[in-house]
Amino acid sequence: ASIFSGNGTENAENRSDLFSEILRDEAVERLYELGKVSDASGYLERTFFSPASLRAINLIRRWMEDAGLNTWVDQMGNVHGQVEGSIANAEALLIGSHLDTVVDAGMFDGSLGIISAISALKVLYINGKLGKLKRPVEVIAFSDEEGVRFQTTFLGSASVAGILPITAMQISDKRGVTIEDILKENSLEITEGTLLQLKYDPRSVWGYVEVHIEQGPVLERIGFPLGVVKGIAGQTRLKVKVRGSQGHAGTVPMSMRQDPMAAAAELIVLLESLCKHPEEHLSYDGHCSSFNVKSLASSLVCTVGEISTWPSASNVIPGEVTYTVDIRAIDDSGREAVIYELSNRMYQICESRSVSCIIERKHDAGSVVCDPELSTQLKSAAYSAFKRMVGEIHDEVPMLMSGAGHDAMAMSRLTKVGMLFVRCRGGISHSPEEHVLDDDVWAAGLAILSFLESFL
Ligand SMILES: NC(=O)NC(NC(N)=O)C(=O)[O-]
Ligand SMILES: [Mn+2]
Ligand SMILES: [Mn+2]
Repeated sequence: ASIFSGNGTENAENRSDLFSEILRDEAVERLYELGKVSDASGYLERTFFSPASLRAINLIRRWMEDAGLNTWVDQMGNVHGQVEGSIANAEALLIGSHLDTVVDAGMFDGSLGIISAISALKVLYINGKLGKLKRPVEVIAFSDEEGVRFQTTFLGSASVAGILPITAMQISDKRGVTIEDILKENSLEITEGTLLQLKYDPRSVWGYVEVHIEQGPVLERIGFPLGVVKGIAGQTRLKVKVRGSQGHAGTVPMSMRQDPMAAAAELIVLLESLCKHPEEHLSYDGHCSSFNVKSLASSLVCTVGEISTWPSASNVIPGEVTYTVDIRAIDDSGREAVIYELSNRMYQICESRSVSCIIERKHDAGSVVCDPELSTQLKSAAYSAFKRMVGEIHDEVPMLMSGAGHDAMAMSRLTKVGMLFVRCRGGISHSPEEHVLDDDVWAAGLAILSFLESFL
């Protein structure tokens, strides 16, 4: 039987210890409000330091203050809301997610983790318990997890984790605007010194927890509103530029063309076939011994999400085609083997077509295993949320892998990490169809509240 399919909680409604007004009604209102803060009219888009992101920063900061937290915004645009612990110098619990979005995004990806953490702390605040937390608790709304504008991701969380190199400031977007330029526009400047100030000392951090929509179909299929994340797939982002010889669509004979568009089409179909059937492509020349191709195939995914061409006119054979590649797998050596094989085959194809091919590695994040002990604590927090809402439950809280990336990947370089997944309709995400049931938002808030209560 699926829990909270929307009708199992009517008797829970009026139980005052479930704080439905804050953890569900107000949290859902805030999700819709934040979901309207967009750089575009007609769809949701919020990118690094964009005007909408600046409005989102102020809105989230107000909500943090409404929960009794001390707030500040750091030089990389991360919003912090913190409460001191009753034990001086105790290591801090960090709870976070991201305030930026993809293009034409759903309103829950990132925002749910921020809003439900703030709501859980607000319940403690209203009940006079905030000051009784033994250790400091800090909510962080990270400024750039998706990496939509600069293709490098985790700019916010990487700066807190201390793994953002100063060279990142020179990364430019499609219009040649660098991260340094954007920060300057906001009268901010990042130097080695400021990066050192942004970095948290691992000795002052107890752990990092992130609540996030599953962005997959598992929880809905098994009928659970919450699950605990075992690990997060590694990811690589490439930028491929194919250059040929620009010409007249009507006069260049097919046999004499060096057409980068047709070449790109062949390269993209090759990528798909390699990721669908890696066992058919990966040569067993010893490179592959360190991983199992079968297990690789079960988690290997690849996507070409962006493509552009120059000069992009219907009667001109393009001179250049540029596209992005996103490759993910649970197994890092498997992902590397795929990239190795792919690159070799790409150069061969371009050679045979007399076009040139430049493959730029824009982003790499190794796979992450969540801390087992922290995951067990999150499991019991989810369990107690279910019990409070619908009484006894007889199944285990599910554990599952994440194909999506998360700020927890960057934060795992600073401290132990754990993640709680929230069921989303049809597993749909990175789409305006993304949706979470109000009662599942409630369950997420209650689970965080239960988790926080273990620090009282
Ligand atoms: N939760 C996410 O949607 N993360 C996204 N962003 C990164 N950096 O992975 C992604 O593409 O999976
Ligand atoms: Mn996302
Ligand atoms: Mn996300």
